[in-house]
Amino acid sequence: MERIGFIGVGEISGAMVEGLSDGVAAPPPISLSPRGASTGAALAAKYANVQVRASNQEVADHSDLVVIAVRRADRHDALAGLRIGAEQTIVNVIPGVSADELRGLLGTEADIVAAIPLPTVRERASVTVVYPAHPAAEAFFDRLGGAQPVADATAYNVVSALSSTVSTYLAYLGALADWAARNGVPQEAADRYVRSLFQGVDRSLGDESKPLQAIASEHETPGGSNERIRTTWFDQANAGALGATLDGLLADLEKPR
Ligand SMILES: NC(=O)C1=CN([C@@H]2O[C@H](COP(=O)(O)OP(=O)(O)OC[C@H]3O[C@@H](n4cnc5c(N)ncnc54)[C@H](OP(=O)(O)O)[C@@H]3O)[C@@H](O)[C@H]2O)C=CC1
Repeated sequence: MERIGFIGVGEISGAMVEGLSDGVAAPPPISLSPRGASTGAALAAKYANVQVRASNQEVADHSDLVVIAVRRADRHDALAGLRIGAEQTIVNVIPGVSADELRGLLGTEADIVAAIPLPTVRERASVTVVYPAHPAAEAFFDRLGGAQPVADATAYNVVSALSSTVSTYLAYLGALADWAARNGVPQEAADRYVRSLFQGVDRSLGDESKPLQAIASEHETPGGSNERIRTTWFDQANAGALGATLDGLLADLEKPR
């Protein structure tokens, strides 16, 4: 069975290790880097297929597929001098770090595949975008809910920019609950109401026969209060600012470094 290694054991690697291991009859052997020690120790204690190695090189030496999941600023420290053979596969989840840059850093002939896993890989509940298409990387993410290759680097960067909007969405929900609390609804009740409201709405996203804007229209009565908030708050200026922010992020992701 293909052996998996993780360089950088934080939030997203933890989610991938859980998704690969939790309740799985034949999980792959997994090696973890020593950094991210508390997460690594907890995962190794929980799953018999998971082992923390003494160095990043040991992780590479015990893996057919190596996932690189450190923060962008830590890539030089984590990768300098690391030897990864041509027969191995590298999955890079650091946004804005190109295959060319990684190849230069590692001096490797290995295939390098970029991927955008979401935290819900933990429950094997999300599809992971990969670029370019690659059988081993797709087989890896198939174990975590599915893989979706995209056609070119621009499409990959656009999807990467979209995936960066999640905390804003969640902070928006938090701001709604906080507003309710400021207006006399107990914070706990406000939180519970906002969670249940949007969990219900998010389920309507499952109907892929309807365009997103059509689903939005279904949630609003002409002249009603949903329409009032959308047109007075999420007006052209606000929608334009969102587009401009995404354009800026995309330009940064595409900039050669
Ligand atoms: N969180 C997410 O939802 C997603 C994150 N990503 C990307 O994945 C990467 C990791 O994100 P995330 O898991 O959230 O970040 P975390 O900060 O949670 O984890 C990063 C891990 O890297 C470790 N690390 C730092 N330096 C080294 C090194 N020299 N060698 C080995 N490991 C090292 C850190 O260890 P220590 O704790 O010891 O400092 C830490 O455990 C980022 O580039 C992020 O942009 C991509 C998709 C989704």
